[in-house]
Amino acid sequence: MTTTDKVIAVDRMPAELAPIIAALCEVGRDVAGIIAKGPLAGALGAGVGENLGGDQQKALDVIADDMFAERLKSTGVRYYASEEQDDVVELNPDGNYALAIDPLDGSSNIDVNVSIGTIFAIFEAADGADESFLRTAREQVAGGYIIFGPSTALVVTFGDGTQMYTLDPETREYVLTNERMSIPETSLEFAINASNYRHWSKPIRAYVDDCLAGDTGPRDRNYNMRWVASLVAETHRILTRGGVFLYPGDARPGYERGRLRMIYECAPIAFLIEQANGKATDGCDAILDQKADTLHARTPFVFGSAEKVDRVATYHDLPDEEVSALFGQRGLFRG
Ligand SMILES: O=P(O)(O)OC[C@H]1O[C@](O)(COP(=O)(O)O)[C@@H](O)[C@@H]1O
Ligand SMILES: [Mg+2]
Ligand SMILES: [Mg+2]
Repeated sequence: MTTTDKVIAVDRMPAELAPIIAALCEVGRDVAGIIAKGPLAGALGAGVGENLGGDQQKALDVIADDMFAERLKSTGVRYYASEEQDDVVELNPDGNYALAIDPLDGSSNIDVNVSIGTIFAIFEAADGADESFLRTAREQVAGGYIIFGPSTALVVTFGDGTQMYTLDPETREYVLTNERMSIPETSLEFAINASNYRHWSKPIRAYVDDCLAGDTGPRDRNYNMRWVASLVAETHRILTRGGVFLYPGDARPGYERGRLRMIYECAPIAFLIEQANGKATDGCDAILDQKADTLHARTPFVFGSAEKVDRVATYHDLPDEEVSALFGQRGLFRG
């Protein structure tokens, strides 16, 4: 049995990618161990700098980035693009793959013992570093995340369904626990950071107004709202029990295209969601049909149950009088 076999059963993934996934799983296991120690591991949530995107870097952001980059050097990853580094780094000049990573997603939750994660997208390496990543998101050969929560799990797709592997803390192996995830259609949950309400566009306000109006509004049923502020945790909930997530663009300076990054956040999550029968858009158009024009480019992001994501898009098509109307007068969706 090779080291790779001990980390994760490899029979379900393309052979060339298996060593990369095994490396991600190994580091994920180590990062999970650090997170589980909480304050015993030091000040993991302490601010240590700022990344190119203007986000504050926490100690664990940098630790996780260093660990992934170091371990991936001995795999087929040629180009490594990280949220925590301004430019692409060449890891293995002989490698055939390009890997983009958000080493630690949900950094604001490090100190409060709430689920966080690592998100990754893998492409075949192109001729140059930037060219390997600035391409249509549908060209990913794998996308996934590792969630560090009450349990640690890898959720991954290679384009044939979305699989979940759960880390068994006793054997230290990732065990297949869901071979084909499918987003339930029936959830009545939506997720959005409602503190930004006043900055949203009219269609987003109208959509949320109608959810909030519950059975007194045009949707005629009551909804529940969730906001963890960890994209990985929100994705895991939606893959498990349905719902919709929105991080739209808004009127705050720098947030015209929302907050989330196309290449290492939205593209891989969109791949997982589509492979689990859901949809992922920028509010209107599929994320997987788009490409970033810079490494750290942002995009508005809406994903979840297909019917809910489609509904968000219809609000963008409504005439201005309709989206501006109080929900009581908004006629198109009643009944
Ligand atoms: O604090 P806000 O604006 O609600 O943003 C929360 C979002 O920001 C993120 O934390 C951004 O990711 P990072 O923690 O990797 O920077 C997402 O996980 C989450 O969905
Ligand atoms: Mg993130
Ligand atoms: Mg991050």
